[in-house]
Amino acid sequence: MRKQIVAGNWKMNKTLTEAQSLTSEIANMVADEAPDNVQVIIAPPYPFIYAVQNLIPEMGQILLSGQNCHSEDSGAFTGEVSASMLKSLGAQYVILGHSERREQFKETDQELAKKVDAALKNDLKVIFCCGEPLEVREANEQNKYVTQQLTNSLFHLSEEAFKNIVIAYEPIWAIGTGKTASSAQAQEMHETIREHLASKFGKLAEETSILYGGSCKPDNAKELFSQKDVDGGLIGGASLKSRDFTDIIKSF
Ligand SMILES: O=C(CO)COP(=O)(O)O
Repeated sequence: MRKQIVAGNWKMNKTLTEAQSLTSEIANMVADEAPDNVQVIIAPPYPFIYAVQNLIPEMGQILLSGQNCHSEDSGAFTGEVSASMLKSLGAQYVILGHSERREQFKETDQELAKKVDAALKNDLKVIFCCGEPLEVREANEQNKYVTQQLTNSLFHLSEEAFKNIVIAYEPIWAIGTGKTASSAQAQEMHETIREHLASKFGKLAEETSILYGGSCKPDNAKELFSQKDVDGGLIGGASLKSRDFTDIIKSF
């Protein structure tokens, strides 16, 4: 049985006190309302990870994630944060390869492969993002584009290492735009991703959680999550509101 996951990517939002309030609200709502079998993950900005850690219950239904990390453990990289630092703050996951990192910070597939290695070496699980821009979708080249991203950054891993990878498919044209991929478009791509992963990692692909991201909201989550190969969501805007985020968690 694949793990069902709803992860909230807070991006560069909130002050410390706002982050603490949001975490407490989510913790209370999840305790009261969320189905036990859904793994909830929140990814606050780096400076808040440690401060919100003691606001989530120890049972582990809510886990913490970084939004990025550097590929080196330490050194002269002003402004950067390493996987070992995230681990020491209490994070269990890190998001890598988000399209905002790829586009704005020019992260390449090759660099992401190194970041994946750094995260796994430090016992972090990885939420690895992939997804095509609008012009690629319009040219109907999305399957080739996304599978190539996966090959380039993940196919060097051993099967043992790959067990720690969660995939997030985030079509760039759907992120923060209010445009969602239709459930059929999401299912088609998730199936393509799973088949591609199976070509390298065999049966493990059946165990890999593949999340959908891109304008996932309370009113479309149920339809998206009901698709055979959609195992949850990576949520941006709606993860900043405890009510919306919890309603998405309840959509399985
Ligand atoms: O980028 C996303 C999550 O990582 C999706 O963002 P939105 O849910 O705001 O579209």
